[in-house]
Amino acid sequence: MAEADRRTIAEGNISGIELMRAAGSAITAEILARYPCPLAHILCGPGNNGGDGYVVARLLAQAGVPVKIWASAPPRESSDAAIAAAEAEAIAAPLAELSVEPGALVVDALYGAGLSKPLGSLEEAAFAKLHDAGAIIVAVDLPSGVSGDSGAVLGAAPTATLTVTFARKKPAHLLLPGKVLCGEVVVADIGIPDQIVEGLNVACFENDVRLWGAQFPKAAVDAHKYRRGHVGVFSAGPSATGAARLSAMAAARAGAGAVTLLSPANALAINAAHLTSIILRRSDGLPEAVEFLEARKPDALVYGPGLGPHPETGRFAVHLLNAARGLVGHIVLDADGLTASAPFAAELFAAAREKDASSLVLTPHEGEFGRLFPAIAADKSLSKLEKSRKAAAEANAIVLYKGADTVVAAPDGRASISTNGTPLLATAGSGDVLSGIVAALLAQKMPPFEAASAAVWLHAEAARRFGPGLIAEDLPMALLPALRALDAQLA
Ligand SMILES: NC(=O)C1=CN([C@@H]2O[C@H](COP(=O)(O)OP(=O)(O)OC[C@H]3O[C@@H](n4cnc5c(N)ncnc54)[C@H](O)[C@@H]3O)[C@@H](O)[C@H]2O)[C@@H](O)CC1
Ligand SMILES: [K+]
Repeated sequence: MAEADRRTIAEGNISGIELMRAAGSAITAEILARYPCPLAHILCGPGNNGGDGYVVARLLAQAGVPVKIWASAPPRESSDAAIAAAEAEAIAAPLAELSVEPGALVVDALYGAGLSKPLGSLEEAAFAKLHDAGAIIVAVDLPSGVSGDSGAVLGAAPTATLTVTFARKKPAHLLLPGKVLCGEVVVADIGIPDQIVEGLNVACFENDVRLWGAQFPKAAVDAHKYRRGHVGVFSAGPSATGAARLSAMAAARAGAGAVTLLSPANALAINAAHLTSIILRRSDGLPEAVEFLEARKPDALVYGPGLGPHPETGRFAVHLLNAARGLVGHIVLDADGLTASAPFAAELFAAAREKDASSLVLTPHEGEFGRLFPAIAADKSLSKLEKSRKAAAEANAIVLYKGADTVVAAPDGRASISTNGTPLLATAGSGDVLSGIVAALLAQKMPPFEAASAAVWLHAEAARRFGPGLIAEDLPMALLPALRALDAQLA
């Protein structure tokens, strides 16, 4: 965003101090609209974030709210922040002497996008006082101490009730732990033109309909079941067939025209007892699987749910990727398919780079990610966003890294971060449903990055609409209201 600010100023649209005044004005409006303010404490740092704080101090005072300013350091000489501090016409007290009454309203304008090193004991002690006082904290741009790019806490950071940021959300507003520390996030328009933000070629997006809606499949009037996409899902043996059926049902509900469950002979009867519209086909090993691929040319496969973390599962994944070359557009590798592939990761990733290879979508949760990408997972300097991107580049695959802040990353560096996740999805089998939705959207010709992002969004949306008591069996059906609402929105 600093670059967006610089370009906005350079193009003569608006000066730095005007941007700062607009930022301060937006924050003040949010505060006055939400909170009764008998008194406000403004914590100001030495940079532009502090400058925004001085503007807020001036505007709140003009609105009749008494203010106290606590500064960690004076503004840099002749900076915009120095102008804003002068305009505030108030004497700042040292942050070390901070004292606030219980339930006080506090504006945190210590550090924002310019945070360059971990916060120290001065800020940590101040945040502890705010915590003890039960203060309502309004953060300017970011809670101070949260790194804008990663959402990580550098040294210390307060827990804000509200964060007001400018022009666009940053990764820190979406990734844990930053996402939680921000509280509610409001994005204020301070006059940075959209063309300038878009011209920055930003590759990280909030995962919402604007990102992938244009590519979301619409059923054609002349739709034929196989033209709506054919998904194949591999089932485990008789003791673990449920996971694949969840995936298959989800693929069907997410719009695949046909879904085939590939079942070992000894599990055919049990699968048959639970299936009606899903096609059942015997597949006891690679030759039978290849026969299916050659005969039916499915558009997408799901491999992994319920299969067991044995080495044979991993070896089969590599063979499948090689055998599917030129026959199958996409393979979603999930669950045990990921864990079991870990010893064969190099072969798997090499196969994904072969000419005509199926596009690969990997859907790990944290444990599976660590097994498949141990070096990347162990690098503590990397955020979840950076880890996902590195993994996508290494595997030449879409990496859908699950969690409360699910990231979808593409080998070309694009990434989306989920903001509609819900703890309701922390239920056994919910991941199997997600892999089925991804496969269905891929089979309907949605490009892989958009398909994976849309699947993450739909999965969460379905769970939210369903509400408490949700189990994985409910999810395929719970997709319907979410799909209906999406359809109306995209119409
Ligand atoms: N024109 C602009 O550039 C605009 C910027 N805005 C605000 O400007 C902020 C970014 O401003 P800056 O780039 O000045 O950055 P900050 O104000 O976040 O911090 C920079 C200052 O803090 C010091 N600093 C950084 N980390 C520190 C640490 N851990 N301990 C002690 N000192 C530390 C730096 O040396 C520098 O003096 C945004 O977050 C936003 O609030 C808004 O006013 C909108 C317009
Ligand atoms: K801040």
